[in-house]
Amino acid sequence: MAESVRSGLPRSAHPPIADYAFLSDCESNCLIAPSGAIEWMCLPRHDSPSVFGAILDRAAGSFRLGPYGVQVPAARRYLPGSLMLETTWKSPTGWLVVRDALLMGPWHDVSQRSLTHRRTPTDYDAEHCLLRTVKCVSGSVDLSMMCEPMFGYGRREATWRYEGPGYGVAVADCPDLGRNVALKLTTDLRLGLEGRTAQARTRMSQGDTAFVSLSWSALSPPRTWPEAIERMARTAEYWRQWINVGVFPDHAWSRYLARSALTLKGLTFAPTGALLAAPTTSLPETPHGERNWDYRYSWVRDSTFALWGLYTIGLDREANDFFSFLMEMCGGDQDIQIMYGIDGERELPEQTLDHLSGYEGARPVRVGNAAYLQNQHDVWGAILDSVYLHARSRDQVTESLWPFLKRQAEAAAKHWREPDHGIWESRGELQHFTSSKLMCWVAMDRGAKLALLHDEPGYADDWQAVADEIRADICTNGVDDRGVFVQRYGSTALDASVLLLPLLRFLPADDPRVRATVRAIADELTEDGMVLRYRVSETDDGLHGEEGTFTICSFWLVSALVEIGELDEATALCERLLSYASPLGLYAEEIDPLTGRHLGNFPQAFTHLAMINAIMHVIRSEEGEDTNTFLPASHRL
Ligand SMILES: OC[C@H]1O[C@H](O[C@H]2O[C@H](CO)[C@@H](O)[C@H](O)[C@H]2O)[C@H](O)[C@@H](O)[C@@H]1O
Repeated sequence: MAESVRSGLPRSAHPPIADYAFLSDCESNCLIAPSGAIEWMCLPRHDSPSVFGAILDRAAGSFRLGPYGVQVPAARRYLPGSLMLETTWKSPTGWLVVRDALLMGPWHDVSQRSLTHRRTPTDYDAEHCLLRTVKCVSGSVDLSMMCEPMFGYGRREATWRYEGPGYGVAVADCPDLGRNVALKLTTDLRLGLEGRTAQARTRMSQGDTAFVSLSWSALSPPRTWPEAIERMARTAEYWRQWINVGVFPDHAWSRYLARSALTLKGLTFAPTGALLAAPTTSLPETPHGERNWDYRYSWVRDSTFALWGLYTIGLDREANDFFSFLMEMCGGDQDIQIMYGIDGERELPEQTLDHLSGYEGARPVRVGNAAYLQNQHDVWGAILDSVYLHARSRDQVTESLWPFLKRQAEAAAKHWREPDHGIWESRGELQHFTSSKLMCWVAMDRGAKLALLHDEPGYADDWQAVADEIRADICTNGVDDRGVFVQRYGSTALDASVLLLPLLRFLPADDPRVRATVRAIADELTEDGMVLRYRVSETDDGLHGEEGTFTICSFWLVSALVEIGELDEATALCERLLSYASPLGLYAEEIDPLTGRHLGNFPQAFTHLAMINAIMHVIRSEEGEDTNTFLPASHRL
């Protein structure tokens, strides 16, 4: 096996995590390797078992389209303003351009209501079809297509059969897709069915075109080149219309904002309004290590923070659907959980898939996530902060929302004194985490403001009194001798989650304790300038091994540095973090500061939402705006 020049380790069979492209139709998604192979795709939903799983085991299925004998493209880009990928290939004899998209079309369920959508219908709907088009733009090139699904996370081979008299349509039954639905390949190439592989090879000359679609529902896939082109154009229009609602500054960093917004939108699940933390499972946080988790679920914290990020750039329509999803989850007397399945599943039992070798051998591969059983006391504050933000922009709390909000505020008031698992979902002992108490303060503070908006002054007074009590408790027990806010009561360990203190307006940014905390984190909780969540040596997180720097924390530091007036330092850090973006502008959860490699699930909502807030902090500050206007009026002290 060849060796990598940089590390001396055997060269990996896997592309670097950051080299994958992410496509979505807001119901399912896929990751495409630079080779043109789809190496991660779960059907029919984001959280279904994988059909293509080569990212987690080279034998777990893939679907490649590209020139024969060339694995590295000349260039890749997203078509501007979209989640559509264009790959340009140069072979020794010619050039090809491949475009990939998960198709969007008009709302489908016209004569009969949808069986899966619970939110208000929109004008657009997923077409349940991955379309790949190819055009030879110069010379001649041998095109190769190999579609090798392995159903059920790599457990079952496909059995292909032709449909119709010709070579253009092949189907394979897949139980995960539901009754009477098969995986269908439709193409103007001649398909050969060789065991578990459906494949095609043809020589294309300048001006020649071809398309291949993979579909998984009763909706018709495109059957001709003109139809394929028309469907691509419709999908591009969908994305452009969506992103056009956003308000983007005329700034060199705006393209990062747009890419993050599109990524967050791609992480939504349109039928229910849920948002995923990331589309993948078990991309390792430590190379070859055990910190491998399934993120294909909707965390209340990640989702409400993501809505905050979208709101910052004027994209607030997703919030209504998510709040409807949350209210559905908390119907009756049910307490809110910290996370749900994207269709509202309450149990997400964690198991390991031991037949998969893992990304670069990182095992175990997990599905499900035991964190759903945890107590994390930031959940109420995350919701109330998010609702307050959106309620302020509409200047009201709807009648139906009020009982739900009241229950969240009452839960925070009841439990804030108790220890919990904390924002980082520690698998160690329960602790009195400072950031959990902070978020309980947020719950009571925003709850009081919402009560006033709802004309309930009695609740507003009661809840404000609890907020004041929590603030006093944090300022007594959550600060060390140096005047620095610490990770947990009774310890001097640092934790990046307290960077939220100034961002959530717990104390003014010029409070000496806030300044000391931001400085301590910048100076002592960083590796080569980038921020760790905490030091694993100081925190019983119940796990082994080191982890990379946590990118959400590095972006929080940018925002917090702006808050305390360190604009040059903030700008330099933000510039540096942006230089670590993947070639397509995406981020995983963590960055290894030594190699710059992305680690963990990809692309991750947390990182993208914090990036939006950090960039907006820097830009507004550059424009000379008062720091208190970074957040909407609701967040000012
Ligand atoms: O570090 C251990 C925990 O790691 C995961 O949690 C992280 O990802 C979540 C989703 O983005 C995020 O909400 C949380 O703040 C992060 O710490 C994993 O999901 C947990 O099961 C695991 O205990």
